[in-house]
Amino acid sequence: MRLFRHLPYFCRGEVVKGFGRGSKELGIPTANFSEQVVESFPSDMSTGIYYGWACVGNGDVHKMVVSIGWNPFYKNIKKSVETHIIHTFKDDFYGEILSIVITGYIRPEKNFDSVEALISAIQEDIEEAKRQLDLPEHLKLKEDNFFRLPEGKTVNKQ
Ligand SMILES: Cc1cc2nc3c(=O)[nH]c(=O)nc-3n(C[C@H](O)[C@H](O)[C@H](O)COP(=O)(O)O)c2cc1C
Ligand SMILES: Nc1ncnc2c1ncn2[C@@H]1O[C@H](COP(=O)(O)OP(=O)(O)O)[C@@H](O)[C@H]1O
Ligand SMILES: [Mg+2]
Repeated sequence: MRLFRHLPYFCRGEVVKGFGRGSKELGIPTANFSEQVVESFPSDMSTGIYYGWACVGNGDVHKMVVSIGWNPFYKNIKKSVETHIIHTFKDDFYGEILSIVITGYIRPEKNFDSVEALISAIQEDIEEAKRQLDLPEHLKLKEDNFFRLPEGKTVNKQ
């Protein structure tokens, strides 16, 4: 069995509130999907840190990193799927529809000795994602028709 046979993975859903730690404690906001969307992920898809493309509503498609799992540093009880879009937005976009395609895997989730160590790991993930997404096999997904489907249509396709 191929380990990452679920990739590329397409997913679309509403942005909901998380614990408010991303921006406040880490300086790295993550748009969290609802529990229903999290549960729709294949149960045999490895948790960990991935990268790909994202767009909010009918907006532009940007590079992103996404964390799937239980955030061992914070010991979450519920699994989460959180996307950090590599773009500066003027405002929050809670309640909007986030569309993502996950194209590659970076590493498993880890625990860290300090918040600073978690932040530098995330910053390295962002740099890695930027490099990988410029490669043709990942870049081509940026133009996928998935990003041009009508907003509000919630689908998970593989
Ligand atoms: C690229 C990236 C990598 C992450 N890596 C880890 C990790 O290795 N361990 C961990 O506990 N949390 C990790 N996180 C998750 C953060 O802990 C999480 O985004 C933060 O707690 C914000 O949660 P909130 O959306 O509920 O506020 C990562 C997040 C991102 C975006
Ligand atoms: N570049 C970005 N990537 C992801 N979310 C962003 C970004 N810029 C602003 N946001 C907003 O910040 C929110 C996430 O911040 P965060 O501190 O993780 O809060 P929460 O715990 O509620 O998810 C997102 O839901 C979105 O509305
Ligand atoms: Mg978040």
